[in-house]
Amino acid sequence: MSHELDRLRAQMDEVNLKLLELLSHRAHLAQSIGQVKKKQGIHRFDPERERDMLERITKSNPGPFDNDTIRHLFKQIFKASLDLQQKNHKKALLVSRKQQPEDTVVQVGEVAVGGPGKTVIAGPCSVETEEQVREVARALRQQGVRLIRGGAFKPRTSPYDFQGLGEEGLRMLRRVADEFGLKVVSEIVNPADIELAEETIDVIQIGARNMQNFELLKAAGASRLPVFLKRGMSATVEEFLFAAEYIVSGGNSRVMLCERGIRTYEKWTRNTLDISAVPLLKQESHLPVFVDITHSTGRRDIQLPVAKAALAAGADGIMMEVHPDPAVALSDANQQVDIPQFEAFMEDIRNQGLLQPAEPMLR
Ligand SMILES: O=C(O)C(=O)C[C@]1(C(=O)O)C=C[C@@H](O)C=C1
Repeated sequence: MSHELDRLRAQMDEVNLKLLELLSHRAHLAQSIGQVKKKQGIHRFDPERERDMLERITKSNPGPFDNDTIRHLFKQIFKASLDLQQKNHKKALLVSRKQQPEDTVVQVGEVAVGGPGKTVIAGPCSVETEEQVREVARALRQQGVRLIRGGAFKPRTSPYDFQGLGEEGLRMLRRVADEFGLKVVSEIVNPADIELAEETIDVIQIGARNMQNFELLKAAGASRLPVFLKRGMSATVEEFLFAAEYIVSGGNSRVMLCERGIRTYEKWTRNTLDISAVPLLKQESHLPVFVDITHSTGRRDIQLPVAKAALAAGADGIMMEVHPDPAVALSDANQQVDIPQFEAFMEDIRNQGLLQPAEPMLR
């Protein structure tokens, strides 16, 4: 009995190998067909051809599988062939490491973002007054942070919330940043404002809500300024990289990516920091990667361990919000840290050796 089973299984093994050989032969044919189709500009998916083949196959079906089963099996083969054709023609994205194995380093003034050091970008959620920005700028400078952030155009969830100072806010940021030798990162929401950005700031931020604003991405791609692109709150890592590809394929390769938390059912944090996105983005792409420790958490008490996790996971830097008096802030009052908290935070991560001195302490 067992001898009989062994004999049948041995035959089955042989058939498997023959089938495999035939499947591989078929796959090579599908690849060649795919190449011909590409040259002729024909669609890869051809339902009529698939229907013809299924008809011919089922007509010759000797059994014992019924026609439905045979149809199902062959449809799987057609699908796999189609996937193979597509895979062959999918060109590596410009943002991909396959295209460029070495890290992109984005030079912003004296800061080499994505270089050997880690970069901190900090500043108020919204630009409110010149004095507010000045107080933060002074603290940043003292802590050796060279990039100040501040929102002048604020895409708010509610139309009744503070919408930002607009152009006046950008000019305010510029004046204060120049006073302290800082570079400015600020969000632009309208493609028509890119020119204004080039006149007033150093890095264009594209916020989470605009990650798939393709006209804005294209306009940023045509700009000479570096772009700080935040991941949309419901965007997959792949969609995030495609958004970056819009900018890079437009001719602007100075793009920085920022993971800022995604929407989940969790309520104890404002968003859920997708920490795995950090090594994934570093692996898949050559662009610098940041983590926004403020928006991903929405709370002050866990920003330090979250920053440590981000840097340990390979992030090139962190972004955080700092306000001289968060309680009266016009936006995000609950999550911004005040200046003493910011100083304590900086001291902590510096003491742990997490901030290599890319940015010298300048007091
Ligand atoms: O014959 C083609 O045009 C192919 O591309 C090959 C093939 C197949 O696997 O047989 C693959 C996909 C098409 O939808 C139809 C058929």
